[in-house]
Amino acid sequence: MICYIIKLIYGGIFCKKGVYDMKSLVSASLLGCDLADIRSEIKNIEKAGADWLHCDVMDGCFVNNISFGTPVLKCVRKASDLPMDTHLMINDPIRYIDDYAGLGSDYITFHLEAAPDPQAVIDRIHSHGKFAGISIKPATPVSEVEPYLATADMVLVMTVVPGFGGQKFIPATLEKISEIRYMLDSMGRDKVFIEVDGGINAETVKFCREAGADVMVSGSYLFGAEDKSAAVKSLKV
Ligand SMILES: O=C(CO)[C@@H](O)[C@H](O)COP(=O)(O)O
Ligand SMILES: [Co+2]
Repeated sequence: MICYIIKLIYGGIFCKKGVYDMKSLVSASLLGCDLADIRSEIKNIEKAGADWLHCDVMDGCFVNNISFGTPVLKCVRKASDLPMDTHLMINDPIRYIDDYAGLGSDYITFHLEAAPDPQAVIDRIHSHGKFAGISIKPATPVSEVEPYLATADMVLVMTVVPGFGGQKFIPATLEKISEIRYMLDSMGRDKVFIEVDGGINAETVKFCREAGADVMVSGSYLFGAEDKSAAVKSLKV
């Protein structure tokens, strides 16, 4: 218990042995790019050193926005061999897992709050041989995701309220990253990624990294940067 409190105070600085030996991964959120020119945007961000392509699927129900879906992700898949990091912000996501796995997503992340049976969604993603991510909104307590840490391959901690790019990072989410990293370490699940998404830039990334995150999603910061290589590099802390 004392150790747990110390960890929270220090924002996860003692967590995940080995994580500080490797650079964090950068997942470029295509929501922040010029969608009319998506192929060259992908090529440029790939050349700049991005590790994954993050695709935000929004249904206008789970979140107050509609983005894009399978037709666009099929084009993304054809345009790049980078791992596709699909972020489903849709209600009852199990209905669409077969489609997003079938088109070539590597990671499929769904929202805990949107799934009546989260374990069934994880199992369905695994049945396709894909990596399963589970995400929580800033207001959702960590205790709600705990039952799924034994089987998920990635936990996405939203650092803004999902729905829109270009929002301001919420510092209160850092404690949740530390807590999840501590829980994963306690379970011996040190290969599970913690991804952060929303308001990530050269400043906020440092706090996320210290708290125990290892996959950094960024849209407006990366695609708005004049020097994209430098921007990607600034996120690999
Ligand atoms: O999932 C979402 C928003 O709901 C994100 O992936 C955003 O697209 C990130 O954009 P920035 O905050 O980096 O501009
Ligand atoms: Co996202």
